[in-house]
Amino acid sequence: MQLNENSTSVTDRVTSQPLSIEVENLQHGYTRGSIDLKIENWQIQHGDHVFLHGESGSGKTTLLNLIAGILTPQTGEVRLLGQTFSGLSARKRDQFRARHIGVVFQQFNLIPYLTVLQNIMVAGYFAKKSDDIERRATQLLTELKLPTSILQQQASQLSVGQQQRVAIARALINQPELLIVDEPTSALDAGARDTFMRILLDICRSKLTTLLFVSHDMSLKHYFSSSIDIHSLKQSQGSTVC
Ligand SMILES: Nc1ncnc2c1ncn2[C@@H]1O[C@H](COP(=O)(O)OP(=O)(O)OP(=O)(O)O)[C@@H](O)[C@H]1O
Repeated sequence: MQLNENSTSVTDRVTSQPLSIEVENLQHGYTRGSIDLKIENWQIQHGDHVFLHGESGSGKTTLLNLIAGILTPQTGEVRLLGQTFSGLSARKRDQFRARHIGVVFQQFNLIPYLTVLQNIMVAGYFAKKSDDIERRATQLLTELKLPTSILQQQASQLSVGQQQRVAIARALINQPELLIVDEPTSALDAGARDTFMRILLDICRSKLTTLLFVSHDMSLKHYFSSSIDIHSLKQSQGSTVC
């Protein structure tokens, strides 16, 4: 299936989106690693907010990397938005990821010597969506409850909580249909974690963005419409369970 590369309205998204994520007969292991990840079938509907949990070392990040196309599965298939993603060339995968998927990594991966705006602009550049980026970045920072003066600040000068929100802004700048977030709250205290989760989920709801959120912290489960343990995912044929 071909994707329309132009940006879509929120109404279009409700009516016309295929499944966000489909995983089929996926298998992946590391040559010298201790896991052998096997998932027969898993689907996430468009607009869902899914909490994927499992203890440290259970393979959560590996699965996210397979879904985001950072790793290629040894066998099986990942389809994103109806597109067979794992079968694309590396260049096409990068293009697709830049336009349709926002990824927030555990360590945020901001470029420390660039300003916040420059960090966000890099994401716009890769997706070839640089128009009007300062205005869009300003709006996102406001939605994320950050002062817009932060745009001119170097990423290395930000607190962990600020870095986390800037990483979300960078991931959302290209209006992706899917946002993947890997364990972003471990450095926050309980109050800051709650504020962050509420802001993140409000933004995803308002933009109808599918959210796949990974953590080992079960206290976050109640924020999500569905949740799944990576172990049951490995064993079952199942779709998302609550
Ligand atoms: N590049 C790699 N090469 C070899 N083994 C790896 C590699 N990356 C991860 N592993 C191993 O695969 C297993 C799963 O790692 P992964 O990072 O996916 O787990 P996780 O559930 O995300 O853990 P955490 O919650 O601690 O981040 C671990 O045993 C890890 O050591």
